[in-house]
Amino acid sequence: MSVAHKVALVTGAAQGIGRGLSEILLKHGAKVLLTDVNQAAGDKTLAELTAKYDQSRVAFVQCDITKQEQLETAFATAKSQLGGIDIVVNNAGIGDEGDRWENTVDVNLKGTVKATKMAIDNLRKDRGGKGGVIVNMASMAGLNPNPCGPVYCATKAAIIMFSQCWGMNPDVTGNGVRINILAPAFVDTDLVKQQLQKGKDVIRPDIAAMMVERVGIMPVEQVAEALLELVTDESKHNAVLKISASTGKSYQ
Ligand SMILES: NC(=O)C1=CN([C@@H]2O[C@H](COP(=O)(O)OP(=O)(O)OC[C@H]3O[C@@H](n4cnc5c(N)ncnc54)[C@H](O)[C@@H]3O)[C@@H](O)[C@H]2O)C=CC1
Ligand SMILES: CCCCCC(=O)/C=C/C=C/C=C/C=C/[C@@H](O)[C@@H](O)CCCC(=O)O
Repeated sequence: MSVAHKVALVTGAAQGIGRGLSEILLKHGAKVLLTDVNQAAGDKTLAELTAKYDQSRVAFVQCDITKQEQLETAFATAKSQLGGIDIVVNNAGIGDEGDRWENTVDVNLKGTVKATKMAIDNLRKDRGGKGGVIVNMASMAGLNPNPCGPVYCATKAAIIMFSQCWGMNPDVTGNGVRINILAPAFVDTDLVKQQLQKGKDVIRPDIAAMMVERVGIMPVEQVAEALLELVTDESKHNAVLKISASTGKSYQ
């Protein structure tokens, strides 16, 4: 499937990986609704992207994925402002551990569940959608256990299982909806930088640092290329695409 002229909704798009994913979709001719809980960062990213791409192809709406009404507004905006929805990238996520671990469950798991269910409802052909593709952001940390972030890892493992369960549902596949999972190892973003600094959030940050040293750290653009492969290659339905600086890409 070509992404040209398709409409994508990306969560957590104001910075980091989400911004990179949005930009590769724009580069390949898609229209993109950037969504993020952070209004100021979203406004800044929108200004930067509209300077590079046709203004009519990119918009921003503030959306906290833990809030059902804000998700509803974001999906409605994609339809009214950009003309529909074909691609949903559920990227927003946080790494808090320690005393704030429940936030991590709320955002990474409950937020992704809410947004995925809404994406399925909006894309299903029997519910007025056109079909399309959903990519959910997991992590290599949801496949390979490590001692640094048990709650974070658990949420990412849960995203993989949740997504693949929906991907097996004939009501979804029979209505033109594909679901894929992206599972990167370390990517050069604020999330990793902050986690490595904040000793009280990451359990054994020394081990996290050793893992980064061993596995390497990817630029956002490398993950963006992997997303494009998942979105465009229709044979990859329900696949988990793993990617790391040291081992490259592989499917499972
Ligand atoms: N950086 C890495 O090494 C890896 C990151 N990931 C995942 O990639 C995704 C993006 O992470 P990064 O770009 O690294 O982080 P980041 O911290 O640079 O960007 C995350 C974005 O999500 C937004 N966000 C946070 N909570 C939100 C909420 N409740 N609703 C909407 N937006 C929200 C933030 O405002 C921010 O713009 C996350 O799901 C993360 O778990 C997965 C594997 C590796
Ligand atoms: C410290 C918080 C970081 C949060 C960001 C994040 O999600 C990072 C994930 C990093 C995962 C690293 C995984 C490393 C796995 C290795 O064991 C590797 O050798 C396995 C690669 C082989 C494979 O294909 O599974």
